[in-house]
Order: sequence, then C-alpha cells, then structure tokens
Amino acid sequence: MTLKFYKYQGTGNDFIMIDNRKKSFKNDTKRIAFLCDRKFGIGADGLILLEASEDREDDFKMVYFNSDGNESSMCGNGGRCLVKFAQFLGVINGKATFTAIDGKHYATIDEHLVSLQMQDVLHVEKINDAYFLDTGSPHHVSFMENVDQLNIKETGARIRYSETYKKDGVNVNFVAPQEDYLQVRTYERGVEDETLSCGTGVTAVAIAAHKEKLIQNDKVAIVAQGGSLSVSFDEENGSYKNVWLTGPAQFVFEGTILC
Ligand SMILES: N[C@@H](CCC[C@H](N)C(=O)O)C(=O)O
Repeated sequence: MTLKFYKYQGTGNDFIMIDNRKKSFKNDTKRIAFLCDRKFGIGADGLILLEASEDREDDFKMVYFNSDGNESSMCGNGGRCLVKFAQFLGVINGKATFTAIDGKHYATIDEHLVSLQMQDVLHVEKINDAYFLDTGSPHHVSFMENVDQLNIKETGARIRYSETYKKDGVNVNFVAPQEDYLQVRTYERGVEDETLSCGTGVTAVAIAAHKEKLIQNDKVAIVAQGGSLSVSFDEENGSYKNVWLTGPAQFVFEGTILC
C-alpha cells in the first residue's frame, strides 16, 4: 500500500503519525517496525494512529506502537505530538479530550507548547535506592550525581531485563539533580535504546524526586537530552493527582511510503 504519513517530534522523541479515522491502515508488527527503521524506513521512536473514538466525549483516540512494532502503554511525548497533529487535521481547536490505552487525557495548546494531563499516580514503590512507578507506562527512576558519562543503552538494558522487571520490562530513567532542574537520560523499552526524551519518563522522575524530597515545589523543570519539559502535580497523602506534562511538539515533515 502507499501510506501517507506525517512526522512529529517532542523534545527529540520522534513519531510517525497516521490519520486512521477511516481504518485504512492495518496494524502489522513487521510493517510498523519497518516504517520506524532509521535506515530502511522513515525512522522514528514510535508510530501513532489517530482514530475515531467510540466515546462521544472524545475528539479522537490514540493508538501507540513502539519502534519494535508492538503496541505499548502510554506515550507522553507522543500524546503531545498527536494533539498537534489533531490540530493540523482540524479535528480540534486549541484543546483536546482523547482516550489512550491508559484512559482519558485532556490537553491544551499554547503556541508551540502542548500540555497533557497524565494519569493519577497512586502508588510509588521504593526498590533499593531507586523508585518504580507507573505514569501510564512503567518506569524505574535512579538518582545519581552525574549522568553525562553513563552508557545508557548498556546500563538501561541491564535493569530492563533484570529479574525484577523481566516479565513486563520497564523504561529506565537516570537522573542528576541540578540547582533548579533535573537532568534526565532515559532508556526506552520497545526502542531498546536511549531516546532523546520520554514524557511518561520525565513525569515519573518529577514524582520520584518529590518522594525523595529533592524538590519541594509542585512544578518541576526537567532537561532531557532533546530539550526542556515541565511537570506539575497536586500531592496529597502520597498520591499524585492533576499531573500535567508540558513541552514543545513540532511537525517535522510529511510524505508517502510504499509499505
Ligand atoms: N516515549 C514515550 C514512552 C513510550 C512507551 C514506552 N517505550 C513503553 O513501552 O513503555 C513517552 O514519551 O512517554
């Protein structure tokens, strides 16, 4: 088939977008892995389908696949980019309500910034010196002094395939707290490598940093390899609600491809 696609990125986490409201794109692991391949295909960390939602309250539905071709859990940066794509298609005007695999999301657009409401986080687990929490996707968060020299692919893979996580896998975030922001590098499950940014990851980092008492505020600045994001939340008795992820989301290019 000849496929029309659009490419977006949010702080360097990049995605292929497909308007699948007419259900013309058939999900196939091999085809999606090919499209995401940086040498043989378009190249991306993931692929996202914008579909019509069964829920009348929604503007659209989000279906997310990692670059390995498998459908996965929530993608925060992908969700923000999809909102920009929906705006381009004329499906929304400035704000959005949509359903993804982890439930309902609300979003707003303010020029180049897209804010996305993430799931409430009611449980945060401490595992040795690190944290585990689910922000729509599962995340391991480790705090350390310096992350610049770390081999993220090797160290991340060791944790992702460890006894603790090997059943479902995990995304792994390495964090170096700085004076007024958190520096983050992330290994992503399903990409099986470092990505330049991970939205559910930086959300997990902000909450884990609050648990660790590294931050007192309910708004946190995060610097990922591909750019800056912010996370805000309301904390009450250890639960995190009204969680918002904000950052840039940009169109990169469009095209057609035989697949
Ligand atoms: N890049 C994403 C996370 C995508 C899902 C993840 N790779 C997984 O399978 O858990 C984000 O921005 O949140």
